Amino acid sequence: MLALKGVVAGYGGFDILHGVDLEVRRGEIVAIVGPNGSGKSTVFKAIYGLIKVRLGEVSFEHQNVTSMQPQDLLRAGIAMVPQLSTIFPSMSVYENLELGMYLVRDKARVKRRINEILDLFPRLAERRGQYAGTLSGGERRALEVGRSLMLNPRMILMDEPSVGLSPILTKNMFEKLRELRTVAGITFLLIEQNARSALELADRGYVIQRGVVSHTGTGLALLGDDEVRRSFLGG
Ligand SMILES: Nc1ncnc2c1ncn2[C@@H]1O[C@H](COP(=O)(O)OP(=O)(O)OP(=O)(O)O)[C@@H](O)[C@H]1O
Repeated sequence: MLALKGVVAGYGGFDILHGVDLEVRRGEIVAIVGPNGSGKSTVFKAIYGLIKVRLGEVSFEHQNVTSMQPQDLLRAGIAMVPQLSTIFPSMSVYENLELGMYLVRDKARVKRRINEILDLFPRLAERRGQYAGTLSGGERRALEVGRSLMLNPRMILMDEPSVGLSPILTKNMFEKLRELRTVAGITFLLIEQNARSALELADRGYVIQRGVVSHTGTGLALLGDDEVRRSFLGG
């Protein structure tokens, strides 16, 4: 569904990614893990047209989308949930969801879609009129995922689903992503600090070190790999 081939990219003429190869198949949950500063977020920025891909190619559903603008990628069916919160705290849950479809003028369609999203997130449905700034960390993250679903993406890039969440909320969030894969057919590419949980959740994983893929395999295989365990999972 998504493929990176030999992607070289970085900042201000300085390469951070030195030829990244990665693929995500339809219906998969794929996790990118690796040490701080290894280039995980830079991979997302390269996919999402936020930095220029200097060499190599990004393709989505067999279409070359290298360095395509974010709004065009969104139209093509890929949404991104960034690491930093993008929720508008002084707007309600409902209004935040509306913003996920601000380009669509058909109010009835927007309302229908919001109701579909609220069916997927019962906790948000109960809080639809509440200011988003008063939501708990887990509810806020759920709202960001819900909003990214507004335009019916087929794939979501999610930068650290667990950021700021306790272990139990992280588990709930991961369960939600699995559910979305099953009920809405969403394919996920995730970045996670929490490598062990991410590899337990994911079908497959990629370990990125110093801007290249050092290991790849099923989540289970990576969890069982001695070197990966020593380097990232605390032995
Ligand atoms: N806008 C930028 N300008 C210059 N250098 C940058 C910029 N953004 C990131 N970098 C550098 O690129 C390298 C990779 O950063 P990146 O954010 O991709 O790592 P990461 O693996 O996502 O790290 P973390 O796990 O800490 O979030 C780092 O050395 C970082 O300092």
